[in-house]
Amino acid sequence: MSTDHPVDKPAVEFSIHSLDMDDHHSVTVPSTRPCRHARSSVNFNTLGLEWSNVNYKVATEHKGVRRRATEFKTILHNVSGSVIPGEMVAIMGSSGAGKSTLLNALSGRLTTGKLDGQIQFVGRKRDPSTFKKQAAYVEQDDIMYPQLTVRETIAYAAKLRLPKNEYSASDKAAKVDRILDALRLTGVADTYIGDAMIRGVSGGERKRTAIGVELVTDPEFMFLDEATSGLDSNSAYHVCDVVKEAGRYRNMGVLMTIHQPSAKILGLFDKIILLSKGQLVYYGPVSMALDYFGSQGYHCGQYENPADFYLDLMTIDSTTEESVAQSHARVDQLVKIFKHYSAQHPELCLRAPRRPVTMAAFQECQEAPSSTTSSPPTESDTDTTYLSSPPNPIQPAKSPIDTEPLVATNKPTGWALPWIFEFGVLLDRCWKAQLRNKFYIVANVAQYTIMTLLMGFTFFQIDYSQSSIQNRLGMLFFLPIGLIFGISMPLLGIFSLERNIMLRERSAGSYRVTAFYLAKFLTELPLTILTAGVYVTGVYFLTHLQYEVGKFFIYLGVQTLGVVVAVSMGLAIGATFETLQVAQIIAPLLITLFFLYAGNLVNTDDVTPVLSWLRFISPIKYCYQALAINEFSGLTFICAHEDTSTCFKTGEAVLNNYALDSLAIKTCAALLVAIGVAFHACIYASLRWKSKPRYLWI
Ligand SMILES: Nc1ncnc2c1ncn2[C@@H]1O[C@H](COP(=O)(O)OP(=O)(O)OP(=O)(O)O)[C@@H](O)[C@H]1O
Repeated sequence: MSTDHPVDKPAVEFSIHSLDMDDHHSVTVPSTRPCRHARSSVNFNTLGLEWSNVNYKVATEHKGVRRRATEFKTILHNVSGSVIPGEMVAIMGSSGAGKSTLLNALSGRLTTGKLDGQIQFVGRKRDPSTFKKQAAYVEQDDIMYPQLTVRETIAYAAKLRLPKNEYSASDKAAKVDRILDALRLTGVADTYIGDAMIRGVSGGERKRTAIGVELVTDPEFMFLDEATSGLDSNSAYHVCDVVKEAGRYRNMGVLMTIHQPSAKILGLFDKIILLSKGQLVYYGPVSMALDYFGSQGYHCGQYENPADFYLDLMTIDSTTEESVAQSHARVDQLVKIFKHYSAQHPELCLRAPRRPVTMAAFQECQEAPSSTTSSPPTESDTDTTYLSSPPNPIQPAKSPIDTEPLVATNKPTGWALPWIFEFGVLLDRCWKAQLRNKFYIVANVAQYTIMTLLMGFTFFQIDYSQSSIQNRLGMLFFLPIGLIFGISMPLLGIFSLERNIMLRERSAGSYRVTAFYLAKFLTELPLTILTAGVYVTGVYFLTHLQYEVGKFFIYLGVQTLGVVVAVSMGLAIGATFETLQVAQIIAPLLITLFFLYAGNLVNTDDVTPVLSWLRFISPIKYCYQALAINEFSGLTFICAHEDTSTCFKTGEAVLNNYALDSLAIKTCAALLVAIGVAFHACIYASLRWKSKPRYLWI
């Protein structure tokens, strides 16, 4: 444990947590040493997550009559709260209330805007390098490999994220079994995750798998964004129930945003945060919320779901101008009342003992079983009446998931595995997913079979007449274009999913970018080289290019380089552009530029210098030129008439006439390699930049 941990030092001040900086009450405790947080208005004395006066603003542009004006929109206003270990807290509110924004602010996922206030975890400011390992985040979209089973999905997470020197393969497998058991997934452990093409697990099972993936690292805290959206009420209940159980057994704090939970689900939460227009309407124990609103004159109907009641209170009714004004007034009133109420009842927001945490207390926490850290306070612990009823009954540590006590650990910031092991696991996972992607394989084989037949019979057995020159050139020009289109376009769709999986996994610090993209690149190559190889070989023999062993292998070598560049280009576009739609617009545009400047359609010497440089970066040009030199050199053509000045007698004459002999085959190959390397640099830079955004951190 770090010696500069704030809780190591005797606190000089502690204060009752309230909603406004001004509203706190502090009690001074004698101390010989200053505390780092002595000046803080908030006493961050729990081992959970606490936040105080969190404000978040974004700049918005308004088009005025003459010019644009930048305004700041406040999305979160002075939001405070806490989640202690073992507690499950819901953030509720109508659409646009700021639920996701609050979750993202607390989990450290906001990238734009201005965030201020205080956020602390286990009693100190969150450390960006350790927090992502301490706190898991389950996203709303469960992006996982559809071709992997539930067990494999969690097992790969365990292989990638659990340190090799601490867990043997059998430890990891046992842990996966325990997680499957705890999340009630054992029955579907060997079912595929699935997607529109593959029948897979249900929505609830999928969500529980996503939670299982995050549980492998024994997080100290879990954020869940809209964990129940799209699920029927029974599945939604199961998801919340297993999370609650996992949180309680593991002593892990849980904070989730949720839309309209059923009364049964609402009852699972310890506390709720009700937000409207980014402001607190209520924050405190679920069990007190109805009484609180009742005491303010808002009564929930006997048969009404309390969650619906709260949402109705907080929602702006946009039916008529009058209803809008009325609901705004009601929300403003509710916000005001709660602000006042919470200032008078600061204990509403508290669950942890309000005593200064000293080194001794902290050590006591660490040494005690997990239940100690979050057991409800006794009268002697606190001078406030606990409004939470019943108190959170933390179970003794007989966790089906894990039995390690959870206290202020400092998870290592380094990688769990050495690079080569990471690469091995990722290669294995990519390879498995690809081999099971039957539709992709069948579509690939079908594509190249059709192209082989089409090209082979369009240019079938080309002879040596003068007209064959155009056919040869046309065929050799089309081969690299067909390959680049046929390879890079389908890759965009596949890579878009995998890139998102990588972004999720990288945000939890699972592995390095290089290990991921090299594994992906090397997985794509064998199938692509094999199918494209069969295609170009078929075309070679059907069209009767020069039957010479050396020339055949040069032809294959150049085409293979073309395939590698096409795969790299597909990955580079997929990595660079945020959405699949944009990538699918950019890719054909780039390919069109490449073939326009490949030297067959346009005399690039006549093109404006502003654009003519494009010929130097066209991989199609170098492929085409190398193939043309290989094929035409040594060929002789038949002149049908006596006047030989208007016909080409040799292949060299053709190459010279079309300026295809400006570079040697070796040079073309080297330039293709250089373009491939440039695409890889682009993949690396894009993935790295995207997976390491600059988060707002307070
Ligand atoms: N970066 C941003 N720029 C401009 N407006 C933003 C930004 N982020 C959030 N908002 C606005 O802030 C408000 C709250 O957004 P948020 O996504 O947190 O709402 P929410 O309660 O999660 O809604 P939903 O349940 O519909 O997802 C919305 O009106 C949203 O448009």
